[in-house]
Amino acid sequence: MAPPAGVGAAVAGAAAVTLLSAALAFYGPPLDAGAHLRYTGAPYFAAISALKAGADLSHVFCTREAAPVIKSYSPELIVHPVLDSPDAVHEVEKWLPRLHALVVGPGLGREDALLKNVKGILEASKARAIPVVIDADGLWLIAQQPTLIQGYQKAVLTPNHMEFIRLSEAVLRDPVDSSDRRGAVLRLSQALGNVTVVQKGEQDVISDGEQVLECNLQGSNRRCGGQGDLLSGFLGVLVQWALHAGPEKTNGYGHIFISHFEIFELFSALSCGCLWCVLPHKAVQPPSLPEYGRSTTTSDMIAEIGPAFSRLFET
Ligand SMILES: NC(=O)C1=CN([C@@H]2O[C@H](COP(=O)(O)OP(=O)(O)OC[C@H]3O[C@@H](n4cnc5c(N)ncnc54)[C@H](O)[C@@H]3O)[C@@H](O)[C@H]2O)[C@@H](O)CC1
Ligand SMILES: Nc1ncnc2c1ncn2[C@@H]1O[C@H](COP(=O)(O)OP(=O)(O)OP(=O)(O)O)[C@@H](O)[C@H]1O
Ligand SMILES: [Mg+2]
Repeated sequence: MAPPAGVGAAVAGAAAVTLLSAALAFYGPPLDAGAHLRYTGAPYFAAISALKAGADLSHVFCTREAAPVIKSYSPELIVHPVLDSPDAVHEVEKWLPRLHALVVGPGLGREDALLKNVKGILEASKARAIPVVIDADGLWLIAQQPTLIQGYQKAVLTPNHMEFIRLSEAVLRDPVDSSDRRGAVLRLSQALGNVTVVQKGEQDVISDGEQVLECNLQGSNRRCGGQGDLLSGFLGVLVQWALHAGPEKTNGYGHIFISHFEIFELFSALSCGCLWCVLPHKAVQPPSLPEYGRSTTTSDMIAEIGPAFSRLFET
């Protein structure tokens, strides 16, 4: 089934942003020195996934040193070597009017200087009501300063197993009850003021603080480095898409999370699960990639995003 015109147009017009990191010498021994060069794959995966999902442009804001590396992976990405510059916040802020969603965290690292810049960029994005997807080291920042995202319902957090524990314990000041994943995700979302939380794992658990849904469709047979990054880039587009669809197309619901599920119904494509995890899942399901099997990597999945999307939405 084809996307309704308005929704399809929103995807076509969406732009996603990925932030990376840098090492700044004058802040003393950095916590995670060199992460910006070690993890150049992560922002690439997120940014290319946004393009494959339908964004017309995908910008990557990264450190000066990381920029040529990331650009060399793909001429399709627009790469800004500004994140470690003294006026990084201003350098990114001037692009915000052109951007529809921000993906923060893949490959960012945890150095104070970088996190400080990202904090400024997040605040500027919130002031413009830009939707943000926060993943990986962006979640490290939120664990240190949960107020940064408190009550911002245009945010989606996508923690993996460890990131969830870290974030949850920082916010709730209680050990996570691992026997009750649904309850744990619900409580974290509520404590953050109904920010959408997508806890990744063999099954993805999603909550907006009111409802909890679980995506347990058969998908990847394992974790492979980078598939979480794909998810965050993809989500950047979908969040914009859901918000653009608006309450008139989402039965009056305001939350991104609910909006997505209403969009699912519009597409008549799914009976359960979440679009953002279904697509990567579908991408690695037979018969799409039977030849890869256990050797499936994130790069193999990228090639399958388009065909998976078509399969999901064909009439
Ligand atoms: N090719 C690349 O450049 C990649 C870079 N990455 C970046 O690497 C940095 C660190 O990310 P990490 O994900 O290592 O974060 P963390 O340093 O918080 O480590 C998470 C840990 O949790 C473990 N874990 C995850 N799911 C688990 C489960 N279900 N059960 C038990 N253990 C589980 C992982 O193996 C990992 O050791 C981030 O900047 C991230 O974006 C990753 O995104 C992977 C790909
Ligand atoms: N044990 C598993 N078996 C099958 N699929 C999994 C498993 N764990 C995660 N996944 C799939 O991988 C997606 C990303 O989750 P994962 O835990 O790998 O995130 P991540 O650690 O952030 O990834 P990345 O390596 O990109 O940082 C999940 O949404 C889910 O679809
Ligand atoms: Mg990750």
